[in-house]
Amino acid sequence: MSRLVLTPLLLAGLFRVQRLPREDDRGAFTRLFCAQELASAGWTAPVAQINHSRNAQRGCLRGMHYQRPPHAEMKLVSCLRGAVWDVALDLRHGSSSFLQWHAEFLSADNGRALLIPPGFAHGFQALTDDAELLYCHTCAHAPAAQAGVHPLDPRLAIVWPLPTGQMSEHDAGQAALPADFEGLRL
Ligand SMILES: Cc1cn([C@H]2C[C@H](O)[C@@H](COP(=O)(O)OP(=O)(O)O[C@H]3O[C@H](C)C(=O)[C@H](O)[C@H]3O)O2)c(=O)[nH]c1=O
Repeated sequence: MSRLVLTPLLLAGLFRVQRLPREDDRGAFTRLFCAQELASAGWTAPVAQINHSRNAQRGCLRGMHYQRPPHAEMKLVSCLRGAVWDVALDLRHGSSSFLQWHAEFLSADNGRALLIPPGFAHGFQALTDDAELLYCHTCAHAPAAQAGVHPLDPRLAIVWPLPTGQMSEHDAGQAALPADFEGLRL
């Protein structure tokens, strides 16, 4: 039976999720989400929203986005086409890894996904043209609770593999993290 293999990462609560397809001469059947298997990684809420991101050009940079409490959410980010450099940034108040980030190479070929707990900002850079992501969220989109951090903020020193390509005006115009930012109280 197709299943998901979870690997805890250095930033507490962050997991790599490895999809194990079941292949045969017709093709493959792959599990993308399983509440029972993901419960051990803290996914205990129903899926509130599933989103699809299509990125036409290699180098496109989206993020770093999060929803403020009480709309802070868990996300499962899966790459279904092409490849992306996927980054999760710890913004949790009091976290031993506060302002640290983790990057994961997600691709349709490697079948990896990133499970991101509440209190993290998320962003990615497309490493191929036509890179597509599927997002599962535990909270619905709450525009009034949307917040972000500039993906090129020197204080965060996030490493992006490619020169910066397309960015939304919103993302490009995001302010640097305030010096007195104490983190998200969840
Ligand atoms: C997130 C979201 C957006 N929208 C609307 C709002 C805009 O009119 C349009 C594009 O939104 P945005 O430019 O915020 O899309 P991205 O830049 O891809 O943002 C996403 O990518 C980053 C990396 C993430 O981690 C978030 O899941 C999400 O913020 O879709 C919706 O209707 N529902 C939604 O859930």
